[in-house]
Amino acid sequence: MLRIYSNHHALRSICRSMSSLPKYETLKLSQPKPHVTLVELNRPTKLNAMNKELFEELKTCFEQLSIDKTCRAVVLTGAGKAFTSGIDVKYLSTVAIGELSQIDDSARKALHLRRMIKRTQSCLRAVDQCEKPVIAAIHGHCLGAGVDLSACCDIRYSSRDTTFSIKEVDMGLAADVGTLQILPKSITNHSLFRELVFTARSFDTNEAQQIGLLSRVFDTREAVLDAAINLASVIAKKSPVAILGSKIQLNYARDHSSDDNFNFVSTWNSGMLLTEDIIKSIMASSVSSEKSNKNAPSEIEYEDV
Ligand SMILES: CCC/C=C/C=C/C(=O)SCCNC(=O)CCNC(=O)[C@H](O)C(C)(C)COP(=O)(O)OP(=O)(O)OC[C@H]1O[C@@H](n2cnc3c(N)ncnc32)[C@H](O)[C@@H]1OP(=O)(O)O
Repeated sequence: MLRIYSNHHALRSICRSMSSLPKYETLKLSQPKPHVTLVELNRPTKLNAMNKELFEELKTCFEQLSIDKTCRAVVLTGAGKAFTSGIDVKYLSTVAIGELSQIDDSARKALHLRRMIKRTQSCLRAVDQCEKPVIAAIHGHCLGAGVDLSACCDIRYSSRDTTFSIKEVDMGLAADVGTLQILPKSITNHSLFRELVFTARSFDTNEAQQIGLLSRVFDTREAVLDAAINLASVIAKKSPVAILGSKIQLNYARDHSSDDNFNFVSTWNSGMLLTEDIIKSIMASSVSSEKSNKNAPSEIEYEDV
């Protein structure tokens, strides 16, 4: 039976946000709309610089949101003046100077670093691999590992004031946790992208849009956050089976050949087309086409996944 989204349902979701959302030291979670989780990087006095704890909490948080049945879309933002100023330089020097200096053998030093890089990659990839769409709401600064983090998001919105930099070359390293691994498959202007990578220079939202990093730019931080939350809410009202399947297909297609993609979707959809969501969606479309405003489909209460 087709049920219209009830106030009772919305109230239940909001109540949940006040009581049972997980608590973190460096992240803050809230639920601004039903089925939408807002994740804020929460080290505002350090411009949300990413230390070991923040990386680890991102992994825990996004792995949890991926299987949280009540969450259907996520907005990722930064508390305070910036999205993030990148890796915490004190953490980087703790690894580079502190931990490595305790190890004598070069091979063991290399293995230690390799494990640390792979672990950090897995923390940011938890965002990419989260089964729910993640929208980055960027403002202020988005530097170094901040660009890697935004690369792991599905959609990027920004306020006009943001300064970006793929800063790794100026730290003496090649970016290794997302920017150079994911973005080359989605950006649209490789010449400008390579210029930004090789020079590490700052760039603004105009150039970020030129390379295809951003889909929309807003005048203020409030506007970008509002727009991201509203977009997440639109997504959260769609069939969760269709949205989850679409994200998994998009990520798979990014990483595989066309033959593999067609093969994968036929197997995936042979199970997923059995969903009751299809009947509900068709019924809602026919109800809305009978109404005068054909662009306003009824809101359907889909079961959580
Ligand atoms: C395997 C993993 C490999 C990953 C590699 C990743 C590489 C990168 O991320 S490279 C980018 C690293 N980030 C930076 O180099 C940025 C450093 N910060 C700045 O240049 C300035 O803070 C900035 C221009 C962003 C803003 O300047 P503003 O004057 O507006 O603010 P500040 O007074 O400088 O900052 C306020 C406090 O925040 C602390 N802080 C800012 N960014 C970082 C950071 N990245 N790491 C550690 N701490 C940071 C800053 O020290 C101030 O703290 P306090 O002095 O205690 O008030």
